[in-house]
Amino acid sequence: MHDAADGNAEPEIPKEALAEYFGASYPTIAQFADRLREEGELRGLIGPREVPRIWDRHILNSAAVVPFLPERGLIADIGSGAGLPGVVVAAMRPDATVYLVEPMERRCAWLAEIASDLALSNIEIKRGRAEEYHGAFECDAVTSRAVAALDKLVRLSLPLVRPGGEMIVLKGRNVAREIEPARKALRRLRGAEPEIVDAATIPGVETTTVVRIVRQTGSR
Ligand SMILES: C[S@@+](CC[C@H](N)C(=O)[O-])C[C@H]1O[C@@H](n2cnc3c(N)ncnc32)[C@H](O)[C@@H]1O
Repeated sequence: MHDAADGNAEPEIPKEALAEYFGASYPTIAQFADRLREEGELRGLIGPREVPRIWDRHILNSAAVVPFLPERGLIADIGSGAGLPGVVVAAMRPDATVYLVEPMERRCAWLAEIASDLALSNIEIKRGRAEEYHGAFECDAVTSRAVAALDKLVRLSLPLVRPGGEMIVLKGRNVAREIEPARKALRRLRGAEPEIVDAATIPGVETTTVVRIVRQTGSR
């Protein structure tokens, strides 16, 4: 499917395949994709090269975290930016509450607009840096994508995860080399051994690396 000569065109993913994959959430997700395509570059949310690649590089890449998330409960997406993966998660997990944690005012305004226009009433926007919310709430799962190296992400995310919950990170293929530098923070914050998963979505669309780190219960 990735056969575009310049490597930057949208692979042709049949609408039917998308509709089948996303099920009931497809109309909402398609609206989100349209809004990102129409306004994303103008509003400084995505680069111009990303505009033709909204589905495979952004929406489906984000959707790869969803099978690892609980159906209900509290999920936080830190550094949501344009709403990736947070908005996709909220659409696909309608029975969960999804906090979008984002420090930039302009991005929070976009996220609020999208949540309202797409009638995603399970979204709550938390403006600020993740570390400002340490001690304020604990979630069943904390997601992130393109926010920081794993060491920093562990320090930002694990304090927001309840014991027994997990942080779930979308990463590049070379994430294994980020694990050693994160060991000290993992020990201090009771993070279990990271599990690296090759997560697939629609057949023919590139797989995504997902890192799962459970916050262990009890004291060390
Ligand atoms: C490169 S963007 C990625 C946005 C989105 N997750 C995506 O994949 O398109 C990184 C985002 O993380 C946010 N960010 C940076 N430091 C943060 C922190 N300490 N806590 C929460 N968000 C942070 C930035 O404002 C920015 O929106």
